[in-house]
Amino acid sequence: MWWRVASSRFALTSSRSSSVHQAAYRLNFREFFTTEILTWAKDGRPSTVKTPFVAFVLGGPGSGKGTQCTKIVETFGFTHLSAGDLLRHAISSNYENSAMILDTIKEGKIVPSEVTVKLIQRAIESSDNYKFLIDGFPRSEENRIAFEKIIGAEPNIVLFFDCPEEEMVKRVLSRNEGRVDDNIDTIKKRLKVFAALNLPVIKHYSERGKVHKINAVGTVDDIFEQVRPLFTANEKEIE
Ligand SMILES: Nc1ncnc2c1ncn2[C@@H]1O[C@H](COP(=O)(O)OP(=O)(O)O)[C@@H](O)[C@H]1O
Ligand SMILES: Nc1ccn([C@H]2C[C@H](O)[C@@H](COP(=O)(O)OP(=O)(O)O)O2)c(=O)n1
Ligand SMILES: [Mg+2]
Repeated sequence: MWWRVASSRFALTSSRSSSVHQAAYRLNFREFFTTEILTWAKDGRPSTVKTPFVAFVLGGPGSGKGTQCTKIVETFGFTHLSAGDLLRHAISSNYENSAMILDTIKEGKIVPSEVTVKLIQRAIESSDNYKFLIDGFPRSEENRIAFEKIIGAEPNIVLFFDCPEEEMVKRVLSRNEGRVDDNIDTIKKRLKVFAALNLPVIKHYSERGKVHKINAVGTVDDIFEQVRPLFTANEKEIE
């Protein structure tokens, strides 16, 4: 796996009574993702538990990523980090680069990776959870490489919601969330960008045996019945 055993420095500075989460907070971000966390059981013996669990959630625009993430959160207690939501929040809160982010989203293009990874990094750092759904990311090889470089981690699993283009277009055009990119011109561009930039990422993780392809056509509940076993199968690793 991608984490290392905790350093003795950390072991010595940890309080026996601290919870795993508190212990994790004393590590810096990269250490949190590259370190197996050492804590103490009630009998005073050291034990290693609760390493972060990361699922990347991929699929074309309108394939149902966000909808299924909501169900995974309700059922399995993950923290949902949508890259698109983080970028939209950055725009509405006038975060640095907000004009550039807005233009890029309107154009259906991909925001530079350092901006998006920074937002994801902050969201993870401010969460007290250790299991994360990262939705709509990585959307390009550049995104993927930046995440691995900055965060120092690989996903445990990758979900790929496979949906025909006509269905994705239909869903996006009736999404009704007031998004600047939910129009026919932008969706056409986004579908091209998805094929050119995101499919290679899916191929990359596929070759590493991490991708779970889900047929994204059907009712929300039917689709979730394909998703559920992926998390129950990993329950030991997650918990
Ligand atoms: N299985 C489904 N069948 C029909 N519509 C769906 C389904 N899943 C999601 N939707 C709807 O399609 C739109 C896009 O879904 P969303 O979860 O936002 O997709 P994504 O995050 O992949 O763009 C939303 O309006 C959502 O309510
Ligand atoms: N990794 C990412 C994710 C989203 N973006 C930008 C570009 C995308 O077209 C928009 C919207 O992404 P979002 O994941 O919310 O879109 P969908 O839910 O797939 O419709 O945000 C990005 O630049 N980089
Ligand atoms: Mg979404």
